[in-house]
Amino acid sequence: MSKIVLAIGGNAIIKEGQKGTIEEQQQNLVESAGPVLDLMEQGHTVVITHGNGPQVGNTLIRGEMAKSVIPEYPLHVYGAETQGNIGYLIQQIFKNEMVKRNINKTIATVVTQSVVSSDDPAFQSPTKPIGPFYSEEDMEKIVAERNLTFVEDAGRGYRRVVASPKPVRIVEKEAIETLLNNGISVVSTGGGGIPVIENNGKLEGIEAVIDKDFASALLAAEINADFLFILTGVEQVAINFGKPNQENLAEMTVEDALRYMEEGQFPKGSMGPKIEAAILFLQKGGKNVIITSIDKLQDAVEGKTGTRIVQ
Ligand SMILES: Nc1ncnc2c1ncn2[C@@H]1O[C@H](COP(=O)(O)OP(=O)(O)O)[C@@H](O)[C@H]1O
Ligand SMILES: NC(=O)OP(=O)(O)O
Repeated sequence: MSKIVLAIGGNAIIKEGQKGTIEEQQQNLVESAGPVLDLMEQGHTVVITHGNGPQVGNTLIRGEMAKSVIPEYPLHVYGAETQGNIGYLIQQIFKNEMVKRNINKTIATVVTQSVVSSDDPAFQSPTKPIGPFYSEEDMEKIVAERNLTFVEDAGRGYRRVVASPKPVRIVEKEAIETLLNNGISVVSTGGGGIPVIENNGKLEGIEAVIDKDFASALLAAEINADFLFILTGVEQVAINFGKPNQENLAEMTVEDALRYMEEGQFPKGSMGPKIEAAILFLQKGGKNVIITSIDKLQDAVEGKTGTRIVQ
């Protein structure tokens, strides 16, 4: 049986066009639970990591709008809030589905910190899209009033961006491994982990949102996972994505991936980080990394679909 890390995109939990109500997120998670429970039923050890881009941006706005009555919190605390919030939804929905299917397993969320370097150049240039999508007109109104940075996000509208340093260490790695070794399925490293720096040996939260694909790759390598599945909105990675000559790829070497990246085939705010994360996993000794959609997970485990990135 295999140890499998499943990285679920934040945009799978709040889908395009949805506002992000709890009911919407619950429904999306019910849909995601089936294929993951299939793997648990087959005896695989499963770690679920998840994005938090939409949720952490919404939490930030909530804090900003309420600041005349209650204190605002730093972004890393909002990151922690989203781990608790999303972890709770996953635990409850998965447990309910397990009971229905007679799967006798426990699932638990680990609040996870990811160490980043305070010198990471990412602190000087924000790239991570968070929160809702805005029209160009609405975005321009906000920019005229406030010193915020936005980017166009993969043809879906404009989103606010924040710094996204690279994770270098998962603080709670031992806790995660202990749970896994005791047969408990784990939700961890949500939103890439809460960003912290080490200052004279002490951990301190820092204003950023880490890319969950990089953090998932790091976690997967650190716990010696057999498989890393990066689950997103497409069954396969493509070149010429969205164009009449789109070509879906079943396999891609690191060399090809780097060349396609140079050609601009994988945008920075969407597919780019997933490809880089896949490469990171392989560079750290990982063997199997596949990008696919959650509904195709079982087929991808059986090698029938998805895009496998290889050395
Ligand atoms: N070359 C490509 N091949 C496949 N999908 C691509 C490509 N370039 C951009 N995309 C888009 O990127 C999306 C994945 O990025 P995103 O939605 O930001 O990730 P997440 O699932 O982690 O929220 C895909 O669903 C697809 O719409
Ligand atoms: N933190 C993070 O990478 O979230 P998304 O997957 O939602 O962008």
